[in-house]
Amino acid sequence: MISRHVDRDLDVEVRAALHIGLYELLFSDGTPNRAAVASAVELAKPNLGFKLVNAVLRRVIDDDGGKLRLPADDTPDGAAIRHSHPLWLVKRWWKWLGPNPTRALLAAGNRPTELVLRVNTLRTGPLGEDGAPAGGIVVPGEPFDDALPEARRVTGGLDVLADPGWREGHYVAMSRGSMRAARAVDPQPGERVLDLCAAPGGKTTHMAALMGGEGTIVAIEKHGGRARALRRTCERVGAGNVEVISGDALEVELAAGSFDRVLLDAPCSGLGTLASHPDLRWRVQERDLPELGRLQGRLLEVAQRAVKPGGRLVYSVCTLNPGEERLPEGKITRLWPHRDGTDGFYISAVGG
Ligand SMILES: C[S@@+](CC[C@H](N)C(=O)[O-])C[C@H]1O[C@@H](n2cnc3c(N)ncnc32)[C@H](O)[C@@H]1O
Repeated sequence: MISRHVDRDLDVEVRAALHIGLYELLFSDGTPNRAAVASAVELAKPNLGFKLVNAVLRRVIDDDGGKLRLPADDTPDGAAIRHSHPLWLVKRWWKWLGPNPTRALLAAGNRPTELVLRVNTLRTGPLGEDGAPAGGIVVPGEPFDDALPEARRVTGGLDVLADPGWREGHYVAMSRGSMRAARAVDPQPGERVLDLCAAPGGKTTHMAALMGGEGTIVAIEKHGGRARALRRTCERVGAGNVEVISGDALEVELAAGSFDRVLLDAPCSGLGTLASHPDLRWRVQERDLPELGRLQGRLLEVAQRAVKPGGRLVYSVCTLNPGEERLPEGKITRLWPHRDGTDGFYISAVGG
C-alpha cells in the first residue's frame, strides 16, 4: 500500500511510522482514523518525513476508505501478500503441497500457537491414573493429547517465569512436536543416549524424564551461552543424568557404536515454527538452505557412527522443507501446523 503512494526510499523511522499507522487504520477497529494518523505523525517526528506520513495515511483513507484491499490467494503471488509470507517460500510450498494445503499452512502461520507445558515427572513424580502427578503437585493446564499424557494445554496465558512451579522445575514449556521427537527416541532407564544438538534442552530433559533419571544422556551444544543455559535448565528440572558438552558435534570425539540411542535434532530453517516466531519468515533466506542441508548431512554421519549396531537413531527438524528431510527409510512422523495445531515437524526413526 505504501508503494502505491510513494516511489522513493524512505528513512527507516518514517517507514516504521507508516507501518504502524497503516496497521492501526486497517486492522485496529477500535482506533478512529484521525487518531491513527495523528499518532503515526508524532512517531515519525522529528524526521521531516512526518509530513509524508500524514499525506500517505490521508490518501489511504481517501482512496481506499481506510480499508485493506488484499489480492486473492489463488496464485502464489497473491497468497504471499494476503498471508504475509515471503514469495519464495509460498512458491516452494505451492509446488510441494498444492494450493489448498499451502493456503491452510499460510493461515496457520498467522494464528497464535497453543501454549503447551510438559509435566516434569523428575520433579513431580509419576502421573497417576487421572493423568495428574500422583504426589499432588499441581501443574497449570489440562491434558489434551492421548499420545502425550505429559502435555498440558494452557488457555488464557501464563507468566511462566513468575510462577514458582516453573522455578521448581515442575514443568517445561515446549511444543507437542518437540515432545513427539523425544518420544520417538523412546529412551529407556539405564541406557546411554546421545543428543547431538541439545540446547535449549526441551528434548534432552524430556528424555531424561522418560529414563526416570537413570542412565546417561550426553548432550552436545556448540554455542557456549546456550550450553550454559542448558546446564542451568538441567539443574532446575532435576535432570542429573545429563552430561552437557559445550562443543561442536562435528569435532567432539565420540567412540563409534557407543550409544544405545541417538537424537539428532538438527539445526534447520525452522519453517514449521513461523507462528511461534513471527519474524523468522523474513530472516530465513532461500540461499542459506543448501548450506544448512549440507550441515545436516554431516551431523547425520556423526550420529550414524555413534549409534551402536541395532540401536535407535532419530533425526528431527522443526521445518517444512523436503530438502531438509533425511533418513527416508525410517518410521516417519510429520506434524503440520494447520492439521495438528502444533509446530511443523519432520521426525524419522530407524532401528531400536
Ligand atoms: C533445533 S536446535 C535444538 C533444540 C533442542 N534439541 C531442544 O529440543 O531444545 C539446534 C541446536 O543445535 C546447535 N548446533 C548447531 N550446530 C551445532 C553443531 N555443529 N554441534 C552442536 N550443536 C550445534 C544450535 O546452537 C542449536 O542450539
